[in-house]
Amino acid sequence: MPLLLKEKSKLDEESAIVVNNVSKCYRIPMEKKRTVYENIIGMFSGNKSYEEFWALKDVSFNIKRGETFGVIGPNGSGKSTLLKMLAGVLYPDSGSVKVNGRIAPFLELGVGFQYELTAKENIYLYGAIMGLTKKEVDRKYEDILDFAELKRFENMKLRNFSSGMYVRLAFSIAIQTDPDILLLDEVLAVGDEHFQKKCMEKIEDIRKSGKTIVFVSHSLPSVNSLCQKSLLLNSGMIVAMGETNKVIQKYQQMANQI
Ligand SMILES: Nc1ncnc2c1ncn2[C@@H]1O[C@H](COP(=O)(O)OP(=O)(O)OP(=O)(O)O)[C@@H](O)[C@H]1O
Repeated sequence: MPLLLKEKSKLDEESAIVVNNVSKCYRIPMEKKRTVYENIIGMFSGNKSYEEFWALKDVSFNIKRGETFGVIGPNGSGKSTLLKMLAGVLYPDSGSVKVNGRIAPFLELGVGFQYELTAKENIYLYGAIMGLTKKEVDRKYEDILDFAELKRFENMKLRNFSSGMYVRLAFSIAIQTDPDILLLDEVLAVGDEHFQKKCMEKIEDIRKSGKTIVFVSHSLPSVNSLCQKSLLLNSGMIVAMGETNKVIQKYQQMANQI
């Protein structure tokens, strides 16, 4: 879960995020080998070919300050790629992403944390990356551990955390750093029911406080209850965008056609 500090860009005051004609291409290694011999030789030859895969194609949208914006779509449609681009973890091959304000991404599991460091060390590390002073992290430290319910484990290395503990810590850090924009990718996917409920309540509080939230989820009821506007991705392209209930309807129609 990398936490990045973004410079204020020259956007109109109303906009939190402006994405213009963004495309992202991944290079996928292609090796057509039929025999064990060819496979073994291939390991050493370095003679690889690549296929281009466009994870996002010409995506444009605008998120206003204070909006809670949903991103939905089937597996592999490009949602996480888009969020990583908003976070500055990935760069588009073409187009532009502009972000107005301090952004705290809560990205997919495994992104950003240092497994060989303890929970405590990771909290201080990310506080620093978010531009907080040590004193500020000191002040927030107990709240982070309290919300995550991980006080007992503060000195444990992250490599010994369960995926649920990891998510709780990541989410707790993201919200306690008081960002202008919160990026949430599948925050509800791993935590247990108790923590999911707590997360939803917290997200609702943050929404009410006027912060901008980008919420990626497969939970359509959660997207519906939180987000005024949403966008539906399919094969890296925007299929629908606008009022969340209409976008969800479109998604359901699309799923029924498959
Ligand atoms: N580093 C990478 N290299 C190659 N292909 C990638 C890479 N990261 C993602 N992809 C591909 O890009 C496509 C979009 O992936 P992405 O993770 O953005 O989808 P998603 O909508 O978030 O999916 P899910 O709902 O399963 O989380 C997928 O086909 C994925 O395999």
